[in-house]
Amino acid sequence: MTDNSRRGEHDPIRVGVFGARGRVGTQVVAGVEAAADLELVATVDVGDNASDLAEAGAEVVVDFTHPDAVLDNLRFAIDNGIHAVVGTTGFTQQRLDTVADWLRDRPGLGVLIAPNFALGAVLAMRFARQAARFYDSAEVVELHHNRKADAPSGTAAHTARVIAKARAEAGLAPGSDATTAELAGARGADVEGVHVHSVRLPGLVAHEEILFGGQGELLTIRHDSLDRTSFVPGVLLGVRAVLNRPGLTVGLEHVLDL
Ligand SMILES: NC(=O)C1=CN([C@@H]2O[C@H](COP(=O)(O)OP(=O)(O)OC[C@H]3O[C@@H](n4cnc5c(N)ncnc54)[C@H](OP(=O)(O)O)[C@@H]3O)[C@@H](O)[C@H]2O)C=CC1
Ligand SMILES: O=C(O)C1=N[C@H](C(=O)O)C[C@H](O)C1
Repeated sequence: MTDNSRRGEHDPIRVGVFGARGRVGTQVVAGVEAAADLELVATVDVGDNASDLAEAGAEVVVDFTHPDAVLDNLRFAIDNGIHAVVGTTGFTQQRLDTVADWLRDRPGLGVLIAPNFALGAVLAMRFARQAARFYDSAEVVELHHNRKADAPSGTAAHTARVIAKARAEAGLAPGSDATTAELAGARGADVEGVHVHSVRLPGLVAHEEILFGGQGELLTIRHDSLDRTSFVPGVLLGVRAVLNRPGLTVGLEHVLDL
């Protein structure tokens, strides 16, 4: 296990990256290398050995891998006393509970999991929460590159849950919908009563529209990640913050004090 407690106040934070050769991992590696207060000490991708991270003395590991891989990576990090910042999707409530359980035995250790590290996407979700109680209906459309493994996106699923919760707290029933005949999937996925539609096309990066409909008006909140550097500032904020956030934090909004 790594002893992270010996770093001096002005020493750089020692960072490792899981998924370092992936689309986002590549940008995270570049971002860490460019930050004066961070030091990239190890990178791990398929075929590499996770133990490199512990041997290099990583204090924080960033994970952008695959929903099938991320829990094993987190188990490794927690077992080795390494804080984690996770962008990989696929976190159901059950998976989050598992991670929280693992952390209970490791006081002082922090894990930050965020469905989206782009600052605008975090703000869009917050604006959606504010808007939700004022409209009869809401639907989410997410648009991504065609190499994406999961649908709907983690961000869209999270956005839908945020809207559903805000509507329920305001005592609103699900939005009215007269559809009685439909081709399977035509109305999208139902996430806690909020319909989510997924588009996959080459040329897209990561985009989300949150649509609210009310009497004679529409509100559309849209966010576009135009390239994957958009995720890097949020990831680096997370790396700096997680050292002082023991336990499980879900969502970058907590780090931003939104
Ligand atoms: N929260 C956020 O802000 C964002 C989240 N994401 C999410 O991040 C994840 C990765 O996205 P993206 O970078 O586009 O995907 P990529 O497929 O481009 O990158 C993932 C990388 O991780 C590697 N990998 C897979 N399994 C392991 C493992 N066990 N250990 C180490 N490396 C592994 C892959 O190798 P190989 O290709 O050989 O399988 C690949 O190089 C997805 O879940 C995506 O939805 C993406 C963007 C932003
Ligand atoms: O796979 C992606 O690309 C992205 N994944 C995350 C998600 O599923 O929400 C974040 C962002 O949308 C990009």
